[in-house]
Amino acid sequence: MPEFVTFSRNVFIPVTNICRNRCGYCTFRRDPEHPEARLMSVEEIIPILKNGKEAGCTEALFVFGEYAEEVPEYKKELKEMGYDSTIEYVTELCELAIERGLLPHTNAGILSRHELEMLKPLNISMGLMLETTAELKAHSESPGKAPSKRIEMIRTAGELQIPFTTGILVGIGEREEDRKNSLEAIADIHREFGHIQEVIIQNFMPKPDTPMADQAPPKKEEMVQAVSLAREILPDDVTVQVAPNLIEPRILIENGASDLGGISPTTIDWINPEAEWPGVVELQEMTGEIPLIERLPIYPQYIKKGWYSDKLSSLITELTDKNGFKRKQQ
Ligand SMILES: O=c1nc2n(C[C@H](O)[C@H](O)[C@H](O)CO)c3cc(O)ccc3cc-2c(=O)[nH]1
Ligand SMILES: C[C@H]1O[C@@H](n2cnc3c(N)ncnc32)[C@H](O)[C@@H]1O
Ligand code: MET
Ligand code: SF4
Repeated sequence: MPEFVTFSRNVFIPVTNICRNRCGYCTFRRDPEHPEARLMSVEEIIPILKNGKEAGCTEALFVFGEYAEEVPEYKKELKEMGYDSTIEYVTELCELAIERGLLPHTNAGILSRHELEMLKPLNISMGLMLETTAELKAHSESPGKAPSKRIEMIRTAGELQIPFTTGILVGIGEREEDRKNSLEAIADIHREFGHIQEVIIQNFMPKPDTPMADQAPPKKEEMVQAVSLAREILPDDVTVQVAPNLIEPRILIENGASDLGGISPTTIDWINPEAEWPGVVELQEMTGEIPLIERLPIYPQYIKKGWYSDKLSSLITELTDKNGFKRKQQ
């Protein structure tokens, strides 16, 4: 049993749902001609940041479809907003978040070394799910889900000393052996670079009107097994995260999970919009006698190592307590 369980408070900003990939399980993505295809403007994003800060959030989670720039309609819209590239826009959004007292965590899918270098000074941590090392039908129309590409980017983030969140998606057609391989790949990368702060063991949630709508979600026992396997394979300084809006976490905590990820008091989970966030009181009920501690989107050991830029240091000082967790508000 862990000594304590952690979570963070974030605002989820789905910057664009235009995406070059077509994952079989995803409802976040929209075709460019779809009426709900969008690229959020600065004017839309600012009030979300403000509300989040007022509600006590510490993290701005920026999520994107992958390389939307490969879609001409999107490129045109971006240009009309005054930006030459997505990455230029993301840096601007990160600045806006920092100015309003929130620490940026960007998950934009695959990014190049140059793009990661641009984002490092403005992000307290970044994320990319490995998903799986197996070649699966779910990813047959998603060039960006090629395991080699994902591994390469996670390694590059390590070379750049970016505190990193990755993970596996469970129940998308992979075998137990594949989960083992995926977790071993993550463990190897961490042993080389030391930057993986957490690994999400995310259960696939079937969504209507997707190619995988009729595929059953993973059974509870499979999730228990995947979490145990993760705890066994990953080095001790890598935390195992599960999503409390997607699965009842207690038994997973008993088997090696000790983080419940970002929950949001003001925004929905745009990837799993049907799954409402539990509140902090509910989280404490889920964890029972185990103390629940609010963390920041950077784990204490990376604060100690100073793996963040000068741009973020005053915010870190403002938000952390002496142990590197979230400072209690007066
Ligand atoms: O609300 C969500 N947050 C998701 N998050 C947010 C995450 O829980 C927190 O941002 C991190 O724990 C950092 O505090 C992700 C972050 C990543 O880097 C990679 C994948 C995810 C996946 C989700 C998700 O499905 N839903
Ligand atoms: C941000 C992360 O969200 C996850 N993701 C995308 N679609 C689903 C789904 N239907 N169920 C669970 N997780 C999903 C993927 O792992 C992606 O990388
Ligand atoms: N599109 C990115 C990926 O799948 C970011 C999260 S999914 C909405 O990696
Ligand atoms: S999961 Fe991410 S990469 Fe896959 S289709 Fe959805 S938005 Fe695109």
